[in-house]
Amino acid sequence: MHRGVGSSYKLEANDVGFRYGKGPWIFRNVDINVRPGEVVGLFGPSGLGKTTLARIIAGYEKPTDGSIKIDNKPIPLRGYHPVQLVWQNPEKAVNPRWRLEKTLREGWWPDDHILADLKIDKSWLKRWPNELSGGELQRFCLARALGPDTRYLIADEMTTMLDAVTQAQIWDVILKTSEERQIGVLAISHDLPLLKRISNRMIDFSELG
Ligand SMILES: Nc1ncnc2c1ncn2[C@@H]1O[C@H](COP(=O)(O)OP(=O)(O)OP(=O)(O)O)[C@@H](O)[C@H]1O
Repeated sequence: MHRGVGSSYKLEANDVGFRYGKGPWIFRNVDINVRPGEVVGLFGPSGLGKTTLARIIAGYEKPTDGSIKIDNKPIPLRGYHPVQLVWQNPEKAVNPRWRLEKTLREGWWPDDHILADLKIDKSWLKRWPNELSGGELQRFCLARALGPDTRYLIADEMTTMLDAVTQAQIWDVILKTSEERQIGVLAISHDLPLLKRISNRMIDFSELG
C-alpha cells in the first residue's frame, strides 16, 4: 500500500502548546506532520522549543494544549511507543549501571543486518556504556530505537558531536531504513547543509505557531 501524499497515514502534532507548570508558554498553536517514509528537517533558533516538541511527540511530556496523533488516532499510553527519540547525548539515554546487552534486551533484539549496517561489533554488547566512544554509543542507541514496531524516528541533533564520516554513515543507514520500512523521520538540527541533504521537506520552527 502506498502511504503517500494526501493519505491519512501520518504522525501529526495539532495545535500543540506547552508550558512548564505555570511558567510562560514555550510555544503555542504548533502544527506539524510527518508522513510514512518522509524525512522532515526542523531547524530554528536556540531555545524556541524544538527539543521540547520532540519530547512531547515521543511521549516523554504531555502537551499543555493540543494533541499528538498517528493515523488520526491518539497514541496509546501503554506499550511500545511508535515514535522513538534519539538525541545528542547517548550517555544520558542508557542506564550506566547496565551492560549494553541488558539495555537492548529490555526492548528488542536487533537483527544482524542492523548491527552490521551500523557497524556495531557484537562484543560491545558485553561492555558498560562508558566503555564505548560517543559515536559507538550513539550507533547503539539508534539500533535500539529502530525496533520492529517503530514507525517514526525523531533525531534531535543526533549526529552533532560526531565526525563527518561517522555522521554520513549513520544518515545513510537511517535513510535506507526509512525507505525500506517507511519510517517517517523528523530530523532536528542547526546544521542546515545536513538537513538540506537528507530531508524531503524543511520547516523553520520560528514560523510555526
Ligand atoms: N525543565 C524545564 N523547566 C523550565 N523551562 C525549561 C525546562 N526545560 C527547558 N526549558 C526551557 O524551554 C525552552 C525551550 O527549550 P528547548 O530545549 O526545547 O529549545 P530548543 O529550540 O530545542 O533549543 P536548542 O536549539 O538550543 O536545542 C528554553 O527556554 C528552555 O530554557
